[in-house]
Amino acid sequence: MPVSDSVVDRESPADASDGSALPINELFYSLQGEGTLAGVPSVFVRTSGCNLRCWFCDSYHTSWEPTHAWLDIEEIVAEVESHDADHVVLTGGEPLLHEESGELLEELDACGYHTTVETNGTIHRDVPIDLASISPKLASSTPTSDRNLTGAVPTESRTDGRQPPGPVSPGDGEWAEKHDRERIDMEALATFIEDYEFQLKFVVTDNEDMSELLGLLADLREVADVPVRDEDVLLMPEGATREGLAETRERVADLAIEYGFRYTPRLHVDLWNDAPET
Ligand SMILES: C[S@@+](CC[C@H](N)C(=O)[O-])C[C@H]1O[C@@H](n2cnc3c(N)ncnc32)[C@H](O)[C@@H]1O
Ligand SMILES: Nc1nc2[nH]cc(C(=O)O)c2c(=O)[nH]1
Ligand code: SF4
Ligand SMILES: [Mg+2]
Repeated sequence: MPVSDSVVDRESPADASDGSALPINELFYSLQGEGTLAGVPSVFVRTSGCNLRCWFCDSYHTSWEPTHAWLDIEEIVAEVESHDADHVVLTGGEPLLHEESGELLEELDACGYHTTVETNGTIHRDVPIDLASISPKLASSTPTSDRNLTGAVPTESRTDGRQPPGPVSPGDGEWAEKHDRERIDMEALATFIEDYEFQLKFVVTDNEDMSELLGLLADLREVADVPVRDEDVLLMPEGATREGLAETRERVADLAIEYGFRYTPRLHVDLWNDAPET
């Protein structure tokens, strides 16, 4: 469902009827493309807005340039129910930025859905989540001024007209400092893994990511009250497009073999490249 086709097309929460609302960038039915549930038919609810700014963010219109319509929680649930699925994936942007995501998760739980929350792991909330799919951000995600924002580069497959006209730079790296300061919150990460079934899904480009990943894992194992098994750790190749993935996936698969972690594909990118609502 493109949000523009929604039954309501509001520009601000003030326009919402009563009840709580969320800024929704897109809501669609697809296959879970990442992680331990890859291949499972799922409804995706993508909220808009993020506290971080990864240079490679494949959801540019939720982070760098947030775009959304405000939908009431009941409207979101009704839209989810219109699809024949047992699994719902709440993603973003950073879905846990919004307190109202908790209300949505309560409703989905009451309806019997299995919920996965895709999160950067910096904001913990005590809400019903069946699988916390945590993707802690490594230093290689920081939007330094020498990088282009890959998620913003138009490709032939994007026909929605929402992309900027050419490669976009993150400016003078003004987001870099905030991003670097906020990207890892060890206490939040420990609470996530203590409270929920979880997977740790790291975006990896090459061997240079591994020492930081191993250090972070050692710190987490030290502070958390529950074990983190190597099979809870997934290496996901960086790549917002088929072309991008073609450059990273074999190297990242080799790293998974070398270090004994799991590898996760990005099935939706293999299947549909960077088309919206997939
Ligand atoms: C757009 S994020 C939204 C959820 C949350 N903000 C997060 O980062 O986990 C969804 C997933 O896509 C991953 N991701 C974003 N851009 C990517 C890229 N260029 N290559 C590989 N994974 C990417 C994130 O790491 C995360 O696992
Ligand atoms: N098919 C599909 N699977 C996904 N798994 C996590 C996604 C996300 O953007 O969080 C995602 C997505 O955008 N599409
Ligand atoms: S944390 Fe997630 S949504 Fe936010 S910029 Fe990074 S990949 Fe994009
Ligand atoms: Mg995605």
